[in-house]
Amino acid sequence: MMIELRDVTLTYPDGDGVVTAVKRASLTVMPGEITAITGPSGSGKSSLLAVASTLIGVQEGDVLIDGKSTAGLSKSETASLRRDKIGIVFQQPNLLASLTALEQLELMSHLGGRKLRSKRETRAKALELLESVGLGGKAHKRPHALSGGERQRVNIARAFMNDPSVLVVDEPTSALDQERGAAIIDLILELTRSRNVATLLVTHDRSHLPLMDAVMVMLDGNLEQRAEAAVAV
Ligand SMILES: Nc1ncnc2c1ncn2[C@@H]1O[C@H](COP(=O)(O)OP(=O)(O)OP(=O)(O)O)[C@@H](O)[C@H]1O
Repeated sequence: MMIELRDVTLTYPDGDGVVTAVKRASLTVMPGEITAITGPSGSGKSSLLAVASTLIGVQEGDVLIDGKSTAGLSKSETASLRRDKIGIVFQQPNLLASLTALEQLELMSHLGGRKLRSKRETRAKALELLESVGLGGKAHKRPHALSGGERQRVNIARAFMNDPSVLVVDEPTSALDQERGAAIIDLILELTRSRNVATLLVTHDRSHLPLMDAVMVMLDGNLEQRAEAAVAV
């Protein structure tokens, strides 16, 4: 239950040439641990997360999920692996306006999970997760009736519906004030530990860094391990 990036390089076409967004990046996150990636705008953090979460296929290097290489997988194999093993949380919660919090989570199982669950089991799992993110009493609320922090909690709970091994999180606090943002980071930490997932988190906010197991800095596509105290971005 871990994620490993080995010498990952990612380029985008740029006019006649290419722009190299990620240069031979390597990292390992073990189960129950959280690694933060920070760095200036445009340094390649989102690109790195896109490869780590298999949303962009590996061009050079490899991404291993639970020790299994993803480099040679077909598109459908990659999609299955992502669905079953990787929880993804982005900046803005992409919730469907017409569905309740509970239904947003149940939908994940309808999309076909690794463990086929009955409707009753799906509901129980969704309710348990909503409870664990502090929304036990709000399962039947639609997004417009929830605060920004609560919507992000639904988003996080949803990422756990298929019992992932890996959690990939991109700037989860950017739309929130300091206090609500700190509570979201605490929640991600707590779930990382209690559900034994390997978490990769991109954040701009240095105040969260002391809580992390490891901190890496992205600078112009290069990923470097830093002591937290030495991070100055
Ligand atoms: N789809 C794309 N096509 C071409 N170039 C891209 C694409 N996405 C990103 N880039 C370029 O790749 C580099 C890294 O961008 P990326 O978005 O990964 O950085 P970032 O560190 O996540 O920035 P931010 O913190 O602003 O989100 C930048 O030079 C960017 O312009």
